[in-house]
Amino acid sequence: MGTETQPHILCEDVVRIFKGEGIEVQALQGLNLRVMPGEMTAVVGASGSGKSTLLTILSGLDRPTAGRAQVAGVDLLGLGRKDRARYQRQTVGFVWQQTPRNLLPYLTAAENVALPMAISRRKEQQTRVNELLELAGVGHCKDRRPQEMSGGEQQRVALAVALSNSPAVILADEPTGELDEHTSADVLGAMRTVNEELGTTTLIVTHDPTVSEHVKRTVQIRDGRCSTETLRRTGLNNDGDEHLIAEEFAVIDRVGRLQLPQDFMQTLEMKDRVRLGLEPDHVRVTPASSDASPDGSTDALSEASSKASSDAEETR
Ligand SMILES: Nc1ncnc2c1ncn2[C@@H]1O[C@H](COP(=O)(O)OP(=O)(O)OP(=O)(O)O)[C@@H](O)[C@H]1O
Repeated sequence: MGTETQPHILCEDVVRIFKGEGIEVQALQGLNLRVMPGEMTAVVGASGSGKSTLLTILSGLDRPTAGRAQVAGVDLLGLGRKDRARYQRQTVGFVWQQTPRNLLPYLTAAENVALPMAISRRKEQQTRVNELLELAGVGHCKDRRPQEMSGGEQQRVALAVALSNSPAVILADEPTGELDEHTSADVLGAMRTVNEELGTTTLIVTHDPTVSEHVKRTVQIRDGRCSTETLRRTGLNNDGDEHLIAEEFAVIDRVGRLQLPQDFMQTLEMKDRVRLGLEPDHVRVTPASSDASPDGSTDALSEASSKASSDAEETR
């Protein structure tokens, strides 16, 4: 298989448990995620769902308790100190929520972008610095220091800095967390331009609901796992006009586990166990308390499932 078909971000059954003072928090509970090269994906989820934990692992600052995590072919579990520094300098670029974490206050925008290239002993290329600032829409800020720029401009310069060593992947943690809606749209728009022009794989962790207007794929984390995904594409309506189609999917992992939405479970009072039935083109999930008798004798549901197993037998 060629490397181009490999995901740029691969998480398989990633678990992260924090232990302290007699309590154990399972921040990630077997999270699975694949992001292909060139994709721009947002990870959203309620507070405490595990978004930051995931990003900290992907950025090489923390290790999973169990599972597999790879970025651009780099195995994050087996990274030594030297390799980790190289990974953080060359393989991934970061945009953090807090500007001081992104930019040095006493350097101009151009100097901030040039710095990672200099540290990597990459020949400093003034043209590249200018190109990246232009691409991020902040060419006019080139000679300004962070305090002479707006919050949105600072984040767009941070994006140019993140790109300076041509990383395979950009990881952004709440990049619009401290911005108003209009400025957020500018920053997300710049991230989309970069993704389209340079093809850099981009993962944005955010609370920002407007992110959905800028990405084709949104992954929702719930209780430390990817639970649903929304994919967006443009389609044509009956009049031939283009419109946006958004479809929500439940995420199913390699061994067939999926999370049912909480509201479905509450509405149908599903808990502890459910009945599954294989239909020709779908799987039926019914509350254990419905229809069928508990001994699973001759009712419609057990007939359907025994038919499903005999169908499965035939195809073996
Ligand atoms: N270092 C830590 N020690 C103990 N528990 C932690 C630690 N880091 C995170 N947690 C716990 O892990 C869970 C997931 O936290 P995480 O910060 O990843 O969530 P989040 O989705 O990023 O939340 P938010 O959107 O509020 O930042 C939470 O219950 C949190 O309290």
